[in-house]
Amino acid sequence: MQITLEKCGRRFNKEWIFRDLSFEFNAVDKIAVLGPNGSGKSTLLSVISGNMSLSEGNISYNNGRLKVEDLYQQVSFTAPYIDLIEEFTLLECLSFHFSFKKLMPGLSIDDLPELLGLEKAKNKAIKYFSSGMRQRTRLALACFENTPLLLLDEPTANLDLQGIEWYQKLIEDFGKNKLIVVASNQEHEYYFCHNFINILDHKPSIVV
Ligand SMILES: Nc1ncnc2c1ncn2[C@@H]1O[C@H](COP(=O)(O)OP(=O)(O)OP(=O)(O)O)[C@@H](O)[C@H]1O
Repeated sequence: MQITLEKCGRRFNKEWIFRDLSFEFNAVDKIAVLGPNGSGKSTLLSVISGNMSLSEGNISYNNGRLKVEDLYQQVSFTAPYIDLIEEFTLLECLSFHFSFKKLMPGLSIDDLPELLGLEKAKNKAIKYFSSGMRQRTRLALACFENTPLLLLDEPTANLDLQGIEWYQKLIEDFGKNKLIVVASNQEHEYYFCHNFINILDHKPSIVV
């Protein structure tokens, strides 16, 4: 997967969130989008995921060979605000999700509760899950999808120290062959990244 951003900008009403942002993402790159609360990290991730349009500039996927309307088949996205179906048990949630999204090769649904560290809760309804259990579930749904692009927004929100270590191992074990973009302001979420976009560098007031 290759993504090219050319002079991209997004505004809400009169407020520019970022502007004049050009960047190239290549297969298996690991990139962190950095910036304080409210700076625009989630907005940029939504643009990259194809869920939000640009106000100016251009974004292309695989040099224009992949159309934005087909991108959903290639992208996995997770954020703490993504809803889970409360009535499902964990196993039902996983089975439902992976009935329309491809699971990574070598994995089966039955392997997943243990990989999530939630084996004992596999028959428990999501509505009884704690916030950390929900976040592990969201991360697993995204990270176990067989897609080349993984977008992570605040991946360790609600996770305790053990959960953070679990997330780090998840990325090491299942993220190697993917292009990963992490929106974060916490080093333990993006320590594996080698390229950075600081949203504050793309605020109009400092664009010349
Ligand atoms: N749909 C919207 N309409 C109007 N303004 C919006 C909308 N979505 C986001 N914003 C504004 O855009 C700015 C950037 O928000 P965004 O959620 O992208 O920031 P963030 O860096 O991800 O923040 P956080 O670290 O707190 O999650 C904020 O000022 C926010 O209020």
